[in-house]
Amino acid sequence: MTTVNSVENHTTIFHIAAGLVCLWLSYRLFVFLRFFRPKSEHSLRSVAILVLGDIGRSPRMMYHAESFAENGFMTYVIGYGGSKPIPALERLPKVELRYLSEPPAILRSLPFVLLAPFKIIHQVTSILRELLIHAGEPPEYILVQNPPSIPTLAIVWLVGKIRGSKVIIDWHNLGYSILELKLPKTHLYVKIAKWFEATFGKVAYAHLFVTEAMRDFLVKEWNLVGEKVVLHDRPPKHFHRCSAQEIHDLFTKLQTPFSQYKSLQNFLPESTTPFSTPLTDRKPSSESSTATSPIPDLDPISATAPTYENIQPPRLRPDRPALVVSSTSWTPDEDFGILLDALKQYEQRARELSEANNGKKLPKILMAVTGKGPQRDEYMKEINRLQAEWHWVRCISLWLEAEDYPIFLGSADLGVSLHSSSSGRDLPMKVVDMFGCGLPVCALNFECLPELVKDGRNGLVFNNSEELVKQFELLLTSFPSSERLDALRTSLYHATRSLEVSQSSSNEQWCSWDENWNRRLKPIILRGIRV
Ligand SMILES: Nc1nc2c(ncn2[C@@H]2O[C@H](COP(=O)(O)OP(=O)(O)O[C@H]3O[C@H](CO)[C@@H](O)[C@H](O)[C@@H]3O)[C@@H](O)[C@H]2O)c(=O)[nH]1
Repeated sequence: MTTVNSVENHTTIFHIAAGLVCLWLSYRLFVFLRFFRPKSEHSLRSVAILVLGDIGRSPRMMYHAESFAENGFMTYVIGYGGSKPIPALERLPKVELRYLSEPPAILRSLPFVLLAPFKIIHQVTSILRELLIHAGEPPEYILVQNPPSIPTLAIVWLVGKIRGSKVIIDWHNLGYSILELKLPKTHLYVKIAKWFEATFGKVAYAHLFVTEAMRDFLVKEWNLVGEKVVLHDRPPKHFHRCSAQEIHDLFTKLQTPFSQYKSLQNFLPESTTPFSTPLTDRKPSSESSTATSPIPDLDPISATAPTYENIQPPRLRPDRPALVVSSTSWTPDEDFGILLDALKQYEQRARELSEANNGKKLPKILMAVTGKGPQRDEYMKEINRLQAEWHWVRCISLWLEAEDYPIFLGSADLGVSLHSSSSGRDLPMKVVDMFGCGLPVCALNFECLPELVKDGRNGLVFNNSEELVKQFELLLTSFPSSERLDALRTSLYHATRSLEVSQSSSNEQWCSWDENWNRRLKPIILRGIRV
């Protein structure tokens, strides 16, 4: 009896196991058949946007997603999590953010040689899962950012071939040129990377380029096949120069994070929330609005505190430091050593002028570097060591939420770009952001910078730290009423409103991201669709 029971139990277990295996096989077959679905069966008006990085730190791809969704496309954004994306992506109903998973924690403790193959397999399978299964019907378009090229260009090439999705490659830069920053040009890895990028990047439905220089180079070198469109970075419409009220609101919000920087203690002018911030204050109407000193000891709960009615709108306070800003991903193609040297020299120059007491004076500089990235900690450690001795300069690093970032730029007095381009063929998007916020820029010179910055017209161009510190001195002497800075700001205002920005044949007008996208990309993606 016991033997019969045991045989029955085994049979039942076998049936359950067989059932599960059949179920699993059917699922694999289903996935397999979906994969080989006829090419014509993709869903019109859908796009999968692939970013092999933190979606929230990929502004250009987020702007693409917003534009596709606003043009009626179901938009899947596939990439990694980390930073909060721009508000539009959370607001628009047609956008779905699909986050790729990181490899399991247990694998992350493996040594790099063992981890690397696992990481690649994990990455490839999770991208395929998103493109083949979760995106539902095959998307009409797959838009992929390059770099990185490996493995994404090969994956989208394969998926495009099998499922009929039209591949659009957005050439931000050249992947192999970034590898050349670390390895010699003749290194085997560089050769493989270049071959991979040229092979899988050659044919696409459309190629988008961030510069004309990039288009000309790739068309000539790799003989690209497909539509070719230069889509310069442009700022979103809502980027603007900020009013004193907006600056006041932002710096009131930043009061808590700012109070955590030890280096800022005793550096910024005193302020009392919500009446004043290091950059702004409100004068009670009883006091003259032309008085220049900050409000001294406004205690909101004291009997002498001004009442709501007699508080005036905020104004920029005359004793504020000059707010200089640089934004970055802290990657090796930006040499922050140049900025550090310039700040060192500025500190010395400002001290000399103050001691000479001859009427010429430089203001304090609050240098804010926004952004996250690999070299941040190393540079900040060095900066903190140096600034322990400084009186005229402070440098802080911060990350701002997407909605605060343009307000911060719109509150600043001067921008700095240290972008030097590994390929010599991409442009600093930060400068585009700054121009959108009416912020004049000092930009490090490199090959194709004149496609964006015209020395003396919309910014100043420098080649080394000595030239940068001279530009600081030129623009900031007698700050906050600096004629040179005002003149550059006015000239930038005109350049971004009336004049063409490109030195090239296209005579392109300055405009917003939307206007540019609708003018250049929309006709190509809506081709063949009746609107
Ligand atoms: N939300 C937020 N965004 C920030 C912050 N700081 C920087 N950013 C974002 O980070 C960008 C700067 O990152 P980089 O990686 O330094 O970009 P880039 O050199 O200026 O431009 C490169 O990337 C662009 C596309 O992402 C390319 O189009 C361009 O050609 C170039 O390759 C800024 O434009 C901004 O969108 C911050 O505090 N908060």
